[in-house]
Amino acid sequence: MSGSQAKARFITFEGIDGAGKSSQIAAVVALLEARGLSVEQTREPGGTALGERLRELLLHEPMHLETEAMLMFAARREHLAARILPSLAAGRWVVSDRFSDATYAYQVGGRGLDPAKFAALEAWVHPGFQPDLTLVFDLPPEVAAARLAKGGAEPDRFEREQRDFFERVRAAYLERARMAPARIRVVDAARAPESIRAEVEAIVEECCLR
Ligand SMILES: Nc1ncnc2c1ncn2[C@@H]1O[C@H](COP(=O)(O)OP(=O)(O)OP(=O)(O)O)[C@@H](O)[C@H]1O
Ligand SMILES: Cc1cn([C@H]2C[C@H](O)[C@@H](COP(=O)(O)O)O2)c(=O)[nH]c1=O
Repeated sequence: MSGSQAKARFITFEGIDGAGKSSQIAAVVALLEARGLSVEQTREPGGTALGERLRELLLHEPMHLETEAMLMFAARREHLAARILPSLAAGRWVVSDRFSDATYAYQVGGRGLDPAKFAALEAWVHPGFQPDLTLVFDLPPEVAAARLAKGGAEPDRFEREQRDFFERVRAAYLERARMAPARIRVVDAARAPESIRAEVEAIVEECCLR
């Protein structure tokens, strides 16, 4: 299908910290642009000037679990209003590093937020709206931690969490994928980058470009 014919889609990438989303996101953006499509690459928390300020707080300031969940959704509300929805309406594809599945995985799974409170926030902020495709990068937390340690960057508040936290986050992502199998595709992210890239491109092709 040529770029001008394809309806603009919203594609999200998810996974525990260090799963290897970043370079694969760049590859998908390049694939879409090579097809003549206009693409917005963005991230959560963040994606807008206000969202990036909230990101600084979320990644570095200690806070109550429910404050954390509500700030994630506050940043998301702004992101949807100022960027995601206008882009899609204008025919621009949106590729985001994380969206609400991350709140389910990290705040509900990792931290123990009441799932009913998550569902209420999700229904308030984006009723009936979900990504067209979500790729969950799945791998053992010890493999992800080793990758991050090798990178050498100063860890943020989430990256400093222990292995059992990331085991719960991982399990919550897999649970969420079982709840929405048509939207969420689980990718084995413990493999070499080229092999992951080939699978990711095939999934995007099948989902959104035929
Ligand atoms: N398939 C891979 N095999 C080995 N190392 C990888 C692979 N993919 C990425 N890496 C390396 O792992 C580190 C983390 O990768 P990356 O930043 O892409 O992860 P991420 O999912 O975006 O992480 P975060 O959510 O913490 O931002 C980087 O140093 C990257 O070079
Ligand atoms: C959207 C969202 C994010 N998080 C966490 C997950 C990561 O640890 C950080 C974001 O950092 P990244 O390098 O961009 O992956 O925020 C979260 O806990 N809940 C969320 O909804």
